Amino acid sequence: MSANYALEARDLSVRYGGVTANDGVSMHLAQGEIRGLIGPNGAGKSTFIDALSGRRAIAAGSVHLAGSDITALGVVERRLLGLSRSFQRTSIFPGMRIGVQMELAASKIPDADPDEVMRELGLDRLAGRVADEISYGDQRRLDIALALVGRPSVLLLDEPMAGLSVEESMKLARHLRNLARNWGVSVLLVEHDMEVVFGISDSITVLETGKLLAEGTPDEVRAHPKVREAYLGSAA
Ligand SMILES: Nc1ncnc2c1ncn2[C@@H]1O[C@H](COP(=O)(O)OP(=O)(O)OP(=O)(O)O)[C@@H](O)[C@H]1O
Repeated sequence: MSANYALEARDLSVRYGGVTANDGVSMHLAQGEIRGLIGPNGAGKSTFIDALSGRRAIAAGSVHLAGSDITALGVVERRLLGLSRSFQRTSIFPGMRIGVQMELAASKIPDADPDEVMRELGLDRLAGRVADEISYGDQRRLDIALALVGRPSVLLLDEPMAGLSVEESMKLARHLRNLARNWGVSVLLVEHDMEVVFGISDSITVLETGKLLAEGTPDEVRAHPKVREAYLGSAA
């Protein structure tokens, strides 16, 4: 079955000393699927993204990319195979022009075309500007653009809408939907804005204290009694 999934995590566990941050979590992403990953603070969402990307060592379980076991591979190897993540502006060099940053990222990946990524994310008109002179919303899109160089098959996003206005969030959400549809990119999205997550996602995984609490379509998750009780409250 796993060959059908762009990305699959099987029984993933991650520990920080005595704290079990992910406890046997399984999840899969189909090609072109956007999956929201939600849960209360400390549920283990960022840890899960770190473990999938290879940034955090796992205690147990395995990670599979297009059916291949990549558990033993590091961040760079996973990125070259098509598993990418954004880094919330930490990858942006403030004084460097957008076009140059994109070319730099592309120089590390065979056959990468930075211009098509800039066009897809509407950044082409900003190619000559330096990063700290563009708006915050454009900076966030630059961060995602850097992660998309080389057309990865999977994109992991940890709170890409944080700090954005409603309008900017909507714009970014539209870009993500287009990426999934036009490029077939699979997206795992950690996001606290429930309106965005439920609006954009094909499926949703809910974590609580490191464990899988629920998963399904947005409607299924919204209706799930445990989710309502633990996280969304009666307003959901
Ligand atoms: N570097 C670390 N060292 C020790 N414990 C950590 C570390 N990072 C996270 N934790 C703990 O692991 C658990 C999961 O944290 P994690 O940041 O993955 O949760 P999260 O769901 O992303 O939370 P948030 O929504 O607040 O970002 C928490 O109990 C947290 O305190």
